[in-house]
Amino acid sequence: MMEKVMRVAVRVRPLLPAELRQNREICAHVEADSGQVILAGGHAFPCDFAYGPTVSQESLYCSSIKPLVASFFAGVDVMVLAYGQSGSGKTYTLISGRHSDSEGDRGVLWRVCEDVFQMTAQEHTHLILSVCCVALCGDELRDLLGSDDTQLNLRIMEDRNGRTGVEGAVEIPLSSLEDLRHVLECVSDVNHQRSSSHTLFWLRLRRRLDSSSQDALLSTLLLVDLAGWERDSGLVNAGTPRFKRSLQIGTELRTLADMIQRDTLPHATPRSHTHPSRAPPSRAHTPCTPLTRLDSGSDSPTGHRYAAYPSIHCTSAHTHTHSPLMRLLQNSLSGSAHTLLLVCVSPAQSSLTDTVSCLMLAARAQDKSSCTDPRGVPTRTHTPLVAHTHGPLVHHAAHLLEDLLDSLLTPSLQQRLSAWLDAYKETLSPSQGPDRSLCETYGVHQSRTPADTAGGAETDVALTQDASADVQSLQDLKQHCRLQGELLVEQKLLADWLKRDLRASDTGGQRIQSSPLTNQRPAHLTRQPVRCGSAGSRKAYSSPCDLSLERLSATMKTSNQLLLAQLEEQEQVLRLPSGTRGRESQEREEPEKSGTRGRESQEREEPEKKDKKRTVRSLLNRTFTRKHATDANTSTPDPQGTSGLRRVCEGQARVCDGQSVLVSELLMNKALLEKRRDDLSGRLTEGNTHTEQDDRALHQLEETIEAVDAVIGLRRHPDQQGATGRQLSESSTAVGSLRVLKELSLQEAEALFHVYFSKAVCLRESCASQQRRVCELEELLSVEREQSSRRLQQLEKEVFFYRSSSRELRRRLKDLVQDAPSPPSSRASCTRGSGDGGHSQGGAPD
Ligand SMILES: Nc1ncnc2c1ncn2[C@@H]1O[C@H](COP(=O)(O)OP(=O)(O)OP(=O)(O)O)[C@@H](O)[C@H]1O
Repeated sequence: MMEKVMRVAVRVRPLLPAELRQNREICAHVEADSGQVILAGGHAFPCDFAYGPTVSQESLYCSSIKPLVASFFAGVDVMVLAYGQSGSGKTYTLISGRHSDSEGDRGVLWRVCEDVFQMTAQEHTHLILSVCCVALCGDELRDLLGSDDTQLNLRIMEDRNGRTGVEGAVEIPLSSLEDLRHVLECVSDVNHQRSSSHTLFWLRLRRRLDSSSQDALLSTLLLVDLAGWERDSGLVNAGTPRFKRSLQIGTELRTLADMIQRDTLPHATPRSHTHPSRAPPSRAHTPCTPLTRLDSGSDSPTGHRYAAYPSIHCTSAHTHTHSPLMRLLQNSLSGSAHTLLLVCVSPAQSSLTDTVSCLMLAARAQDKSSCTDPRGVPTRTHTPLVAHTHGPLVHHAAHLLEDLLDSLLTPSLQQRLSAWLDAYKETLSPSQGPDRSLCETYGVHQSRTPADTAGGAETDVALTQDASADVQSLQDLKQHCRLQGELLVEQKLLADWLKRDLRASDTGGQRIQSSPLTNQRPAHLTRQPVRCGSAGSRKAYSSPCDLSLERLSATMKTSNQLLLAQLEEQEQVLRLPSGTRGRESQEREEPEKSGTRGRESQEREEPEKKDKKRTVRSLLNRTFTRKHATDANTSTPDPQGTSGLRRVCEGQARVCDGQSVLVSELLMNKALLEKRRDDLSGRLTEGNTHTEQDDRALHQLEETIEAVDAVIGLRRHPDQQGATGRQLSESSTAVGSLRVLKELSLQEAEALFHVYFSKAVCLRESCASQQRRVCELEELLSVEREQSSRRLQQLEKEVFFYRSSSRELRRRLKDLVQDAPSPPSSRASCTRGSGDGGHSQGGAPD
């Protein structure tokens, strides 16, 4: 006969008044006697007992708990494990009834005690029922029936058989339901943190075998009201004790769920019963641990206190986990107790995810539930399968085949079967589990157990950290790409420069006369190609799409430097005009390079012509740099130092006489001379002292400029040369002069040119000195005028002052005369006079 060790019951509570007010939709219901819970999507979850919202406490008790109580009474350990979301009805189902007198609301504990008392009365056996209640919050055990000073002195201990118990907890004997009422009231008063702690009730039934024997513990019924995970755990502030406890509950429930689902608990050694005749047929017996009466003090309501598991018998037996909850449940979950997994769920649509998770756990536990054979060996149960998906079918088939392995099969069949099972186990991963479709349908993460929901905040924290790490790595990647883009743009610019240089070298090494707007690589920039990093090939982008502001400004600065360098270069190297300058400079500066071509051309020319040309070239092909100009400006102008200019003029004259000179080059030359003249003029203007040499150099420059100007005019308008000649030839004096000039040799013409040049310079000097004298006189005149005007103004002021003073004096004199007392005769005459019309007054002199 097969007997199931773990059964699964699912209870769907009704909507609460608050939920009804909010018009919450219902997502789960139970069809009567169907043995399954059906979700709104149509999925059915089979279980041993399915209770809908209308099922009463009594009905639930009678169908699923009462049989266990019978086992308990018969000496079998029993556990009822209430599992579910917070507010799903666990406490209501197990313990309710303590607050109301309504019989219908009384929970499992009350009804168990009621039944036990009834059975005791029926059998007329002396049985002792006691209760022990402990709350577990994290690692902290709290005795809910002890006094304040003993509440926390609890320890989980194990006896030699590996059975765990709580040492130091107060155990209250129950002789009536009234005792139980007191106990429940006591627990209710003490257990303020009911929702965040696991509450465990141990009902112990002991039977005194005879009057002489000691008490013997027969069986234990453990009611576990697990802490529920909060529905709004995500709203709990991180770091608060409530948040930490929420995480802890999640971890604990996850471990418990794993144990239930994976069936990994080691099976405890079957306990031998002290009375073989009373032992259930399916169980082995172990010596019962006697209860030891410690005292009869007043710690408990009934005055008795027991230690369930004396420490002297404790051993360090194996524990597969260090969690206090797991250690306390270890005995029951290991298969030595008859267990009912009571899964409580809410029907509200808002709790659908948690409900699905709970139902999946219930389905797995149902699937994994084992039974014991008559020999006490746990085996798989043959639960009628109500499959709702293909996954569970395969899953169940695997279990069936596993059981078949033990039966009488041929070796080859056994081999094939075990190979298939191995392959199946290999492919069985969380993502391929039978509930995958359900998870997808209801949006439940596959690896998310109900406990995971409780630890949702923990998961959220981890997900947030992952997300922030991902964001960070993405930003790093973006930054890297941006830098790569900038590097590519930089390389493209460099490649352009290199291309331009290459083109220049291809066109015979000619200097590139690039426009000022073109980017030319400055000398300080390296010509070495930039390595493109380790990447073999890179995609080059034509536009700097992703340049940063700093990079853009750097690029602009680089272009700016390029332009400046180009301008500087152009300004620095100024050459005097020469139609053959390039070739000559090649011959002079790079004799090896000019090579054969230069030598051949030299051989073709006649020696005298060669000498003449060389002389002319040596005069014309002078390169004036800024340094030279500076030297000319800073050093004292030497009459000999103007020989260069003079030679230029001579060269220009020769040019006019037949050499081909570009007007542009003449203009450049003229510009250079003007610049030098302006510099010198400016320096002389600023300086305090003028020397004659300075003035002379200035005049020479001006004369030279005029000469160059005349040459330019002749080059631009060759026909004017003839006109000028004709004008000169029209003058009788000029005819002779021209003839004489034409007959002059080169040296004589040069000497004559020197004389005229010096004379022109002297004329300029005298002209300039005259002008200076005129200026000085003008200055003196203006000063005199200014002084005179100032003197005049002063005189005018004085005249004005004298006039005003005079007027004032006359006015005072008149007043004095009028106020002075007149002599009688004169007064009479005055009286008469006044009668006459005041003649005398009007005749008074001013
Ligand atoms: N079957 C039911 N019929 C009527 N009311 C119920 C039922 N189940 C639960 N309730 C009510 O739901 C509310 C929450 O129930 P309960 O306190 O038992 O939840 P819980 O799962 O124990 O919560 P927690 O884990 O936070 O302790 C209570 O007011 C209870 O009366």
